[in-house]
Amino acid sequence: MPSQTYTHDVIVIGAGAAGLTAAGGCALFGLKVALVERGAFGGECLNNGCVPSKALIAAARRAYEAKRGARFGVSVEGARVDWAGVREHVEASIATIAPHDDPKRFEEMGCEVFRGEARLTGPREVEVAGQRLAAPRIVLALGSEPALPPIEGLAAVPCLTNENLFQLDRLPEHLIVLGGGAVGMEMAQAFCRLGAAVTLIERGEILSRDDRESAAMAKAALEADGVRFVSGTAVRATGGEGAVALTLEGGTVIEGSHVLVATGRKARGQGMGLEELGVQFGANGIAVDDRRRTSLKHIYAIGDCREGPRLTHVAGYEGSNVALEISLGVPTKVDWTALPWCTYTAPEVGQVGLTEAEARAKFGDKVRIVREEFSHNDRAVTEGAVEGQLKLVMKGRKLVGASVCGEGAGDMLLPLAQTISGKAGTFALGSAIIAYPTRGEITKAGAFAAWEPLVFSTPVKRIARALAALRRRFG
Ligand SMILES: Cc1cc2nc3c(=O)[nH]c(=O)nc-3n(C[C@H](O)[C@H](O)[C@H](O)COP(=O)(O)OP(=O)(O)OC[C@H]3O[C@@H](n4cnc5c(N)ncnc54)[C@H](O)[C@@H]3O)c2cc1C
Ligand SMILES: NC(=O)c1ccc[n+]([C@@H]2O[C@H](COP(=O)([O-])OP(=O)(O)OC[C@H]3O[C@@H](n4cnc5c(N)ncnc54)[C@H](O)[C@@H]3O)[C@@H](O)[C@H]2O)c1
Repeated sequence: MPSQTYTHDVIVIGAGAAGLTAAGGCALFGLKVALVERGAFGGECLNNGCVPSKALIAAARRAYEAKRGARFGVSVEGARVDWAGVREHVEASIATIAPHDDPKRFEEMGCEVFRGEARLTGPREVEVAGQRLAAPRIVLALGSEPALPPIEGLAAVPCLTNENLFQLDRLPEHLIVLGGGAVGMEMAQAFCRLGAAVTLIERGEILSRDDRESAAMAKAALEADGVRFVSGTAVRATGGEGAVALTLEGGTVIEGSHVLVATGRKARGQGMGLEELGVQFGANGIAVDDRRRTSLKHIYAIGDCREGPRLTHVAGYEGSNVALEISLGVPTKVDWTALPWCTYTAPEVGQVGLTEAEARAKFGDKVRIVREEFSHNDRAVTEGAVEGQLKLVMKGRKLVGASVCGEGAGDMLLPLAQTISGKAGTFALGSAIIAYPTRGEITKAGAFAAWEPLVFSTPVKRIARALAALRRRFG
C-alpha cells in the first residue's frame, strides 16, 4: 500500500488495559495513533472486573470485621450491611480511577480517538463508524467476555456474570457461584461476608493454577466464613427471577436465588474480518508468537483476546512491549518466568513463577522447598492474622517460584519476582534491611532460610572459631 494512503502509523483497537498502554506508549514516542473503542474506556478491569470486585471485597472485609464481635477489646454494636452503600463505594471507586483511562487524557498524549465497532476491511485497513483508517501496523486489544458453559436451559435462566454482577439492586439471598477460579472464589467470599448464603460449585480443582497448599488454605478460610463447596459439573439450569436451580451430573440439585457464572473467558476477535484476512485462532484466542504478532506479522494481538494469561498487568506488559517494538523496532519477547498473580480472597493467594508441582515436573529431585509461616511474623501476630505461609520453590539456591498465602500476599510478590528474574538474588533478599514490623519481613526470612544451612555450616563455623581463638590470644 503506498504510504500516502495511510491515515496513521498504528491503529489500536480496544481501550482496555492492553490497548491504552499500547496506544499511549506509541503516542508518547511521537507516532500518529488511532485508538478505537466501541464501549467505555478502561475496558473490563475498570468497569466490570478488577476495580469493582476489589471495591466489593473491601466492603465485605469491613462487614466481616464489624460482625466478628469483640476483638482486641473493641466491639462494634449493631453492624449491618446497607447494599446501596456498598454499591456507592463500588461506583465511587470506578469514578475515582476513571480519569486515568479517560479518552481526553489519551488525546492529550497524541492519540486520535474513534468511537464505534471496528472491522478489518483489508490487511492494513480498519473501518469504524463509516470512516476508513489505514496504517502499516495494527494492534488488536479486544479483550474477552464471560464464557457460558454448555448447560441445558442456561440461556433461559437470568444469570449473573461479571458484566451485571456489580449492578445488582439488592444483595442476593442465596448466591450460587458456578466456578471456583479467581472470580468465583473472590466473589463467593465477598457476598458471603456481606450476608448472602453462598454455594460454590466446582467441577475440578479450585484455583487450579495455584499451589495446592495455598488453594486448600483459601478454601478452608471460605468454608469458615460460611461458603458451602459442592464438587460437581452443572448440566441443567432451571428457574427464573429470584429462584434458580442447577442440576449436577448425578442428579444433585442446588437451589438459590441467583446464579453467578464464573466459568472462564471467551476471547473476542471473531466476526470482525480477521478470519477472512487469514489471521489464525488457537483454542481460545488469537494465535500469537512471543512478540505478540499474529499470523499476519504486522498485526499484533495483546491482552485477553489472544491465547495466554488473562490479567491486567499482563495486558499492560504486552502493551508496553508492542509499543516499544512498533515505535523503535526493538523485537520484544514476552517472558513468563517471573509472572506474578494474586487472588484477593482472605487470605490472599499469591503466586510468582513456578508452583511446587510445576517445578517438580521440570526439575525433579533438584527442587527444594523452604517454608515460613506467618505465625512467626511479628506483624501478623500483633494483627491477629497469622494464617498462611510463604513457600519458596528453589532449584538449588536459585528461586524459581514462590507461593504466598496470607494477608497482603499480593504486595509481597515484587521482591520475589525480582529474585526469580535474576534482578536480585536470594542472598541479597535474605540480607536486605526490611522495615519492622511488616509482613514483608517474611520474604527476607524465607530467603535467609534458604542460605541458613550454608551460612551456619561447619566450614564457616570453623572460620569463626579460629578468629575467636586468635582474638583470645592477641586481643
Ligand atoms: C471479576 C473480574 C475481576 C478481575 N480481577 C483482576 C485482578 O484483580 N487482577 C488482574 O490482574 N486481573 C483481573 N481480572 C482480569 C482483567 O480484568 C483482564 O485481564 C483485563 O481487563 C484485560 O484487559 P484487555 O485490555 O485485554 O481487555 P478489555 O479490558 O476487555 O478491553 C478490550 C476493549 O476492546 C473493546 N473492543 C472489543 N472489540 C472491539 C471492536 N471490534 N471495536 C472497538 N472496540 C472493541 C471492548 O469494548 C473493550 O473495551 C479480572 C477479571 C474479572 C472478570
Ligand atoms: N485476582 C485476579 O487476578 C483475578 C480475579 C478475577 C479474575 N481474574 C482473571 O479472569 C479470568 C476469568 O476468571 P474465572 O474465575 O472466570 O475463570 P477460571 O478459568 O479461572 O475458572 C473457571 C472455573 O470454572 C470451572 N467450571 C467450568 N465449567 C464448569 C461447570 N459446568 N461446572 C462447574 N465448574 C465449572 C472450571 O473448572 C474452573 O475452575 C481468569 O483468566 C483470571 O486470571 C483474575
